[in-house]
Amino acid sequence: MEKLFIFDTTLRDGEQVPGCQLNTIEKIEVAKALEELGVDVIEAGFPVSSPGDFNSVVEISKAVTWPTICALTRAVEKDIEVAAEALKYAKNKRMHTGIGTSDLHIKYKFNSTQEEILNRAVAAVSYAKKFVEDVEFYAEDAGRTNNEYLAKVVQAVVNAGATVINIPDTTGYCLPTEYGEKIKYIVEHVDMKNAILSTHCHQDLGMATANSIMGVINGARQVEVTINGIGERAGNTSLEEVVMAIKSHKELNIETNINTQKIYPLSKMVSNLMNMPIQPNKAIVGRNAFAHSSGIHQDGVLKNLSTYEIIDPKEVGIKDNSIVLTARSGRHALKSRLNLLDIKVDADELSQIYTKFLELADRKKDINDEDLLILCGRELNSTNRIKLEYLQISSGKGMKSVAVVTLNIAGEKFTNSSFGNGPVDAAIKAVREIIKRQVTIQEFLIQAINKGSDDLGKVHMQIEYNDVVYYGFSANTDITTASVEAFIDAINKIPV
Ligand SMILES: CC(=O)SCCNC(=O)CCNC(=O)[C@H](O)C(C)(C)COP(=O)(O)OP(=O)(O)OC[C@H]1O[C@@H](n2cnc3c(N)ncnc32)[C@H](O)[C@@H]1OP(=O)(O)O
Ligand SMILES: CC(C)C(=O)C(=O)O
Repeated sequence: MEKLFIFDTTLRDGEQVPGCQLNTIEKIEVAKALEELGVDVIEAGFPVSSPGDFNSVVEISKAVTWPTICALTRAVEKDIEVAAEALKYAKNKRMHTGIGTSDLHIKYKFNSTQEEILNRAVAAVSYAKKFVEDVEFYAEDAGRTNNEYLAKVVQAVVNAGATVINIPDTTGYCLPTEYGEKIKYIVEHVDMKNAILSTHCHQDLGMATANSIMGVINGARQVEVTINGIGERAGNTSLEEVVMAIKSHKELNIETNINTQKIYPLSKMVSNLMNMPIQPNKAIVGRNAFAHSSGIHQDGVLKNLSTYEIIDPKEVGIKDNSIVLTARSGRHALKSRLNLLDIKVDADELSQIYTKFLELADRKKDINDEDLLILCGRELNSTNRIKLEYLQISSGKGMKSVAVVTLNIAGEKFTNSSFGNGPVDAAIKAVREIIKRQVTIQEFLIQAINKGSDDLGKVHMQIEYNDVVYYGFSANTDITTASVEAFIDAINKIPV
């Protein structure tokens, strides 16, 4: 097996996303998690860009032990000097310098010529080599750079001592075949000495993962990726997609150092810290990536997981696949869930329950265990029936939020009040003090269903209790009510 190096740029390209900026402590938290995940290189920032970014590179260098810490620069001496200073404490360090090589960049960004740009590229690599041994060169907009000129630049920077050559499809323009041929062209026309080629693909046309894999198939031995695919504009190649594609296709004879079971927890961490929700259908880490909601699929999965699952969710750190009961579910899935609830039914009873189930599912979309128990006419376990009866909130600018909550638990009423840093926090705290279970909220997503200030707020909540994950959902025009109900919906699923 040949090794594919994983270069993570969540903290540099990922952090360029508006609203995703992290403070130094948060960046250290992500960097340490990336180290545990097993990435080979962490691009920690662009030190010349601000004192905060400089400081983050310094602190990440101190905190991380074995992955190489990389700092980005332009082909500018000052950038290189500042990056060298920021990398002072890194045990393994790399400088990532480069310049735009496409005609568009040469003409409009630099008002320059191919020859002058080639000289600046070589000068930058030579200057960076004075400070660090490991110098990566990026040919920005290589995706739209003429292959002949690109190969000439690559040869020149390899001769100047570059150890890794990054071929970015900066604008996400290339087709997979085109990008693969570009990498092949360089492999065939450049004496790479000991240097390796790297991919850095963007998602503007949704082809970042395909392009990266084509790069690898054609000879690249490093991929630049981010957790959840975050990054400039439509994003970068996502780490989880490339790693799992490589792992799933053993015939490629390529391996990475990634401990894939850490993927999902890290994806959640990045999403939470960066306030960047993961789209539910995101490959590998989306809420629905391993959820089966239609009857034919559910039937297949219940008979044998491999009918509709190419990856065991546990391999990426997801505790189990989930069968979501919806109006698209069939009798097999319904019966399986009833069995789990210890409800045994014969074929006639199943048909009757199924008819009622479909009526409810058309109205309610997501059918939970409590709904099923009601459909089956079963008495619910008394401590498992928590309902929100009353919620009063005082909140606004310049005042502390306070919530008064009344819960009905198996017919008995409990009232409590609490302060919080906002209305949702106050209300959830008030509920927590009543129910007293030590649950952690792992995901909390509020989305408007349509448009307008009168819209319904849809809330998905994921909580963990005793190492098991439970999902809650609610929708309401009052988002605080929806949030509390989603929390309670999840708690109601915890077996008593
Ligand atoms: C494709 C990528 O993702 S590259 C990384 C993008 N990340 C960032 O830009 C974030 C950090 N950037 C910054 O903080 C700032 O833009 C800085 C500190 C780098 C530069 O700030 P300023 O000096 O004010 O320049 P400004 O950003 O306005 O313009 C960029 C300048 O760099 C030049 N430049 C751009 N890329 C390169 C490069 N790779 N090598 C050399 N010069 C470059 C531009 O031509 C322009 O120069 P000019 O002033 O002679 O026209
Ligand atoms: C700086 C380079 C590697 C980059 O981010 C890009 O070209 O997209």
